[in-house]
Amino acid sequence: MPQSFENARALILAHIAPLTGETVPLLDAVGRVLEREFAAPYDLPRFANSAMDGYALRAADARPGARLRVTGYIPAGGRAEPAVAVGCAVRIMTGAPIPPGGDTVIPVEETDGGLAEVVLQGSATPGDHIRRRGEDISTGSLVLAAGTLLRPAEISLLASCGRTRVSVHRRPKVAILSTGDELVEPGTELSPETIVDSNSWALAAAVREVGAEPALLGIARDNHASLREKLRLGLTADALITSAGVSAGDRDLVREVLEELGVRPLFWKIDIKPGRPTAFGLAGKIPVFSLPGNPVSSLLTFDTFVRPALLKMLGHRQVLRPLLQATLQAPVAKKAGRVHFLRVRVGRVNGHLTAISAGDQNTGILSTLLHANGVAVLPAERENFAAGETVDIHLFEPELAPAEA
Ligand SMILES: Nc1nc2c(c(=O)[nH]1)N[C@H]1C(S)=C(S)[C@@H](COP(=O)(O)OP(=O)(O)OC[C@H]3O[C@@H](n4cnc5c(N)ncnc54)[C@H](O)[C@@H]3O)O[C@H]1N2
Ligand code: MOO
Repeated sequence: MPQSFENARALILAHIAPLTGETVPLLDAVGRVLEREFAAPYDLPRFANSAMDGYALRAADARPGARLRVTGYIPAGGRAEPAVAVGCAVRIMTGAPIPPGGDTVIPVEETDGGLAEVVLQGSATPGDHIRRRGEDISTGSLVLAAGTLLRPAEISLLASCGRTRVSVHRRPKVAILSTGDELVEPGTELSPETIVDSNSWALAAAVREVGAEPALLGIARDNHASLREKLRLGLTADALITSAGVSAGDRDLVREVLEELGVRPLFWKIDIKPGRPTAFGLAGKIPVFSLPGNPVSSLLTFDTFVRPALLKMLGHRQVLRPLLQATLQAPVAKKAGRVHFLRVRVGRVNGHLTAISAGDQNTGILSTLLHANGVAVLPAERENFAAGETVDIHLFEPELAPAEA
């Protein structure tokens, strides 16, 4: 029984858990996911300091035209002295500690800039241009939850808190195996009947893009011995992806050998197009994804089923691509029965997303994928979609949002 698209994805995700943590140098943590919540070890700022280059003084002394004696100078990194006496001011730089007695800072451009004496242009309120101790983050507050994606801002915070290493979810090592007697490595001499193995490279690139570590196993031939040898090795990784050899062809042995090696099959067909012959199984906790051989199908099924699983292993909480709505620019027809993933070109008109087929939707046509920046997800039971209709889409690179057409 083929699985529905939704069931298949839910079933996969239900069997995937985030990997355990490892401690890595701070810079290597960018793009990774924090394993344990992080509490601030001290206040930030750690001490009250000036937000401006200017003069620290008592707000009570600040009046337009007031002339104050300048009794000292505190650069950033300098000590908080001398104290500010009544009727006096201390020159202070941005980031320098506020000296005792000072309760406000007047920026230099609101004064005559004097070195021995300073004349003020205006008045001031206590606290002006002072960054209070702990105003940003206070000691012990839970600033980063477990599962936080570490971006430069989080790295900044961790560095401010003195961390040089951080515990993040381990990256899954993902074994990738292409299968087929017709396949040869790229760069080798070609005979008329051979097909260059592109799936290994495409899938490895997709694995790496997600942030996991691809391990290429090469090509297994369509026989038990070759598959057994390569698949056994693949099952030592954190996840295994195979391509081809899972449809109805009489040499589609992948499933058979996987079962022989102890992989428990959960399903082997999904009601989607492309990608119907997609299988999923488990070797203990190791997920095994058997993707269709057609290069377009293997990439689209990776994106739909494997990518979310790997993101979950990496500790991400948001693992599915956001579902957006776009207006079809031309009619589309499909047969009822399966969810179709239509490779589309998504654009933007007056702020609204539009989608149009990116070309020939035959699964043999990779160039359509080259022109696509998203897929439209067309529901199983529907057949005809009119121009102007709204459809669900996923964008491949949301950050490269389509420009206004
Ligand atoms: N009787 C049936 N025939 C087919 C069915 C079916 O349900 N019943 N499904 C079709 C669909 S849809 C697809 S997709 C393919 C998937 O079959 P397999 O996953 O078993 O893959 P193969 O038949 O071995 O290969 C399909 C196609 O892709 C090329 N290929 C395979 N591996 C690679 C690779 N690593 N790099 C580049 N290209 C690769 C292969 O040479 C074939 O041209 O089955 C249909 N048939
Ligand atoms: O399911 Mo196949 O993957 O349509 O090309």
